[in-house]
Amino acid sequence: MDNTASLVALSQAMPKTELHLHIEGTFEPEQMFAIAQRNQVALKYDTVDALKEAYQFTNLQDFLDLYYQGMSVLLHEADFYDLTMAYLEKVHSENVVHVEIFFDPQGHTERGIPFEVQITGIRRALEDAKQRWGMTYQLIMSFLRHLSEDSAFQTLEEAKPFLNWIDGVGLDSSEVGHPPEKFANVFAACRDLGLKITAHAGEEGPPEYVWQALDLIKVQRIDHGNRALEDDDLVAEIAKQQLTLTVCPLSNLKLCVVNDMTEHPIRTMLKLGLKATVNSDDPAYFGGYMNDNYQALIERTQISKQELYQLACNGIEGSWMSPTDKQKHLQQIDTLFNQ
Ligand code: HPA
Ligand SMILES: [Zn+2]
Repeated sequence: MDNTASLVALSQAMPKTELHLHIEGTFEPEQMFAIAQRNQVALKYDTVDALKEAYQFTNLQDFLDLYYQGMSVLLHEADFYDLTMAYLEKVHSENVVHVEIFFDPQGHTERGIPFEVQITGIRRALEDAKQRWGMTYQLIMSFLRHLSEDSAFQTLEEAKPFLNWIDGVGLDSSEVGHPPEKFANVFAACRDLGLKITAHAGEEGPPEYVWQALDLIKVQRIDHGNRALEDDDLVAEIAKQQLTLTVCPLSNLKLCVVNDMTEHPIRTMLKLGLKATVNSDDPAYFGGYMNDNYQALIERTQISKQELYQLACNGIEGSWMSPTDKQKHLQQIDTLFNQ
């Protein structure tokens, strides 16, 4: 095997974590049409192919417009279960051993779907995957940043009966024009409740937004973080705090955050001492799950075996799994890379 093929094989075999995944972004067109039909709701596209053809984005907002349309066919607990289980089956087949998934409660409550319906279906699938395969998980609810902080507070109220099912809180949707400072108070309330904190920052937004995520939201992780590289002091601070970046290569390509995969900054991040990880973001929309993301990096950025090892370990270390599980998976990675 040549080096590229052997690294791809290694990336497929190694135990992986997914730390940046929107469950609504795993909605494959075929499943979307099936659930739409089951629920007797109309989609804007006549066929699966017509929908797939629309997946050509020039920026984040282009994608979000379709993403919110797609999720609007989810009505019942079973819909959320089926969506989540299809994703978990897929990544289980790719040796993903631990998932930390976002859901967007406001994307559903705004349409009249109660918080309880959403979280019950998602959690039931996560629990089934745990029973079946020993897959561990964390569940993260995300606030939609294009909505108000009041709406985020309202969502936090709705979440309160389910807090023992919720591990963390995130911030997603349209970044530019909606800086983290807009949500400083609601994240303070979340921290007081003992929730872990992460936020999308520096995907399209400037380094200033990443500073705000650190200083005002007090994130324990940064989702994306690409534009942090424009500010040396910020890079130094992220390295000092040992914050994990949940980087999403195929997402970055599809949303034109990078022009070409050969220009992806993940190796630069590693060289700068940043704890970059590989994740799939919205795999049904961006053309690939975990293994595809690794394969694209290996084939297009000349990643070394040492860098692949670092990415794998960063994924375990930057996750919110138990210390015992971390040790177990780090040992498995060591064994695999030393064969
Ligand atoms: O990549 C993303 N960025 C911001 N919001 C999102 N919501 C789903 N995916 C994304
Ligand atoms: Zn995301």
